[in-house]
Amino acid sequence: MLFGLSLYFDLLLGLVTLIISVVLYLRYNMSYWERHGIPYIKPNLLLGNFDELLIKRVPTGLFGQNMYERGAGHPMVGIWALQTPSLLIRDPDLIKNILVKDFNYFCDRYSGGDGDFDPVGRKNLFMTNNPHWKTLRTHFSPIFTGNKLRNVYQIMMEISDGLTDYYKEKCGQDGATFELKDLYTSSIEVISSCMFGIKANSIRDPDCTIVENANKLINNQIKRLLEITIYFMVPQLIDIFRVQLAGSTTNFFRNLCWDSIKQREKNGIKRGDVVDCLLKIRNESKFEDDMIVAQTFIFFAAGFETSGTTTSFCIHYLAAYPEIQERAREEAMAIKEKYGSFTYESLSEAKYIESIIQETLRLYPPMPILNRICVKDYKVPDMDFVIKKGTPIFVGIMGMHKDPEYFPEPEKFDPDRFSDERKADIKPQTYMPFGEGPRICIGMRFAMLSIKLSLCSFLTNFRAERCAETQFPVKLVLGTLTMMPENGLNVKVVPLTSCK
Ligand code: HEM
Repeated sequence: MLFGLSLYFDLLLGLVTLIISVVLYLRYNMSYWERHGIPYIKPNLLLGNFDELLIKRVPTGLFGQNMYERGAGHPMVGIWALQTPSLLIRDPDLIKNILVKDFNYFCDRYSGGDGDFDPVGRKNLFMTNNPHWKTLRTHFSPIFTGNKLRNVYQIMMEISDGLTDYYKEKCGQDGATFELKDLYTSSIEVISSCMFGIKANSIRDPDCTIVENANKLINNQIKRLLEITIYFMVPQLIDIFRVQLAGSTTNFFRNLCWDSIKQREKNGIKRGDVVDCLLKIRNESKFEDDMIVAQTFIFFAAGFETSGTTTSFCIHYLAAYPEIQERAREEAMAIKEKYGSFTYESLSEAKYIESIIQETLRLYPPMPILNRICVKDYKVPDMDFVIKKGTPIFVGIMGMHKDPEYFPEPEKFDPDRFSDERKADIKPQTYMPFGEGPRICIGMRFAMLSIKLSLCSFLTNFRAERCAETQFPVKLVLGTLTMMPENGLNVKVVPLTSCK
């Protein structure tokens, strides 16, 4: 009996010692930034500052904005990605150093991590680390030159005309209420046709395989939201939970990739698009099969949602601000009258419409947080502080876009901030919806072109109006990485012919 009691006592003592040791370790780890003399945002003992994302399920953009605001007055603040001490950079000059000038120290992303599981999710141009990233970027950059964009512009126009016809049929004489997800479908069609040479006819056939799989990528079921949050914000968990970034669509992308390559080899046509690049990479480099598939996946995934969301938010804002819409329409009409149609060249005259897109991207940047990882110890200029190799780095774009110091009255929708007269007032590295530096969005010009064309076509054929279902301000889905409206974006679309 005495022996039994003593065993229990020993076990209890061991357990208490273990708990105390773990707590002491966690507390020590959470004092990392204090010990390094860096101001920090008070963390949760277990989840660091990511409790907001993982438990409170704050949308990622707002999470970044909260952290940014709580770090006011400091060039950078310490946070914890779970247990990993990380930095949120706030100062525009330091951001420039990290993203541009001293890129060699921060050339990899934190998202995705560097494990081997899920090559489709991890080894694509967006996620992959060096030296693969550099090889891939060099291969894919020529797809986005001015000449190549001019070549695919005709395809964009056909898709935009198809969408206009579809809206006209659906609107009838008096107009109809639309959940703007048709604009997503149109973006899917733009990406699949321009990047892969695949005409999916998805606007007329929204149940086709390509749309079905695109929808799986952006659905807001908790499992999908967690997969994406883990991938971007806590990649340490990817291997543990065996998360796949393409989720259940991974095999769809495998088939899409190899079918497109086989088809292209068979017909021998050169289009200078993603598929041509995939062929070249496969023939020239030592990339494994799934690393080729990974590129198919990322051009599709990074391209359609971002452009679709931005076009939808633009039209939503046009419905909310009729006077801005009218001014934009006058500009689009004048261009159409001058050139007969919206040619590639003529779109460069749509300056006000461009500023509407820029202002929409300021308020709703589809990718609201940038991240990098420090790949070798970095002495911060003008500070007695070295960022250690392996430290995750975050830049909260949304926080900067909503900082009244850089954008007075930040919640006001004011496209004139980006007018020729005023845009010089915008401090560099405070407006970065496409990121910055060598890892800036490779599809930026492509995206701006297709969104501008969609808006010009829309404005010269329809008027967007508020309706009972229009929600203002928009509520975002909790726990998403991107800007997903909770109840969709609904507006009434009225054909211009029936407007007084
Ligand atoms: C409104 C539309 C879009 C927005 C706002 C957007 C935004 C972004 C952002 C913020 C990044 C990260 C940049 C950084 O870390 O500095 C990025 C990267 C990327 N985007 Fe986009 N994007 C858009 C459209 C597109 C399109 C249409 C494509 C493809 C056709 C695309 C393909 C990519 C790729 C492949 C990367 C990774 C680049 C690299 O790491 O080298 N994006 N995008």
